[in-house]
Amino acid sequence: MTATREHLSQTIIEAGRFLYGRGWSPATSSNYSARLTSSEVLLTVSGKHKGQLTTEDLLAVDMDGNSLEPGKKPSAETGLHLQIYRWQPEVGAVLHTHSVGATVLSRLTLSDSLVFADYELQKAFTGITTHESQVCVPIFDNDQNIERLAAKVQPWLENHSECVGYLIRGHGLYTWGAKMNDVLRQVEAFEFLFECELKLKAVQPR
Ligand SMILES: CSCCC(=O)C(=O)COP(=O)(O)O
Ligand SMILES: [Zn+2]
Repeated sequence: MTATREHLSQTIIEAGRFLYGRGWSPATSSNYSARLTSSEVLLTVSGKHKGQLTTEDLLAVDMDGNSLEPGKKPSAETGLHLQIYRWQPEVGAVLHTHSVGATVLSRLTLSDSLVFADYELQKAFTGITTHESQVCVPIFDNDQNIERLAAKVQPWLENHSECVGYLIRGHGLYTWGAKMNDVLRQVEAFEFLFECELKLKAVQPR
């Protein structure tokens, strides 16, 4: 059954309340989206407080990022969402968050990726069934030019169909999944793992 716009709007609004409540989407940071059809995505309007979203703060865009609702300005990071929907047709929702953990860990990590290994919680990611696995999370340097940033992300996605998320250094996390609940579960798992890594770094600097 195709999810209605009303239902998808509620999932985005509730995601915003949850993520703001956990401190992972402070102030007007972050952006969220859900696939409406094969050619349209429902996305947050730019500059809105994500803990206080209403249906008016959402708009439909086409796959080129054009607003389908005159007067509403799509998120500045629309291109990063659309790139993920174009990459995998089974993706139904994308969340971008700005937690302290993602921000600090991505700045402390000088290499271009983080690798999570031997954590039981890795099994919260779609496709991972054992702690005896490696979850590689690339870190891209931040860029105010979203098209240029998307061009750096694109080759990684093309070569890593198993990828469940990426970090933008000093900025935040992108993760995605078939349903909004899958993506919320992954955000929570990432945040747990970021906190573990930060605690490990504090006691055993590497
Ligand atoms: C105040 S955070 C700066 C912009 C940003 O990184 C973000 O996630 C929110 O941008 P949007 O245009 O989607 O509101
Ligand atoms: Zn952002």
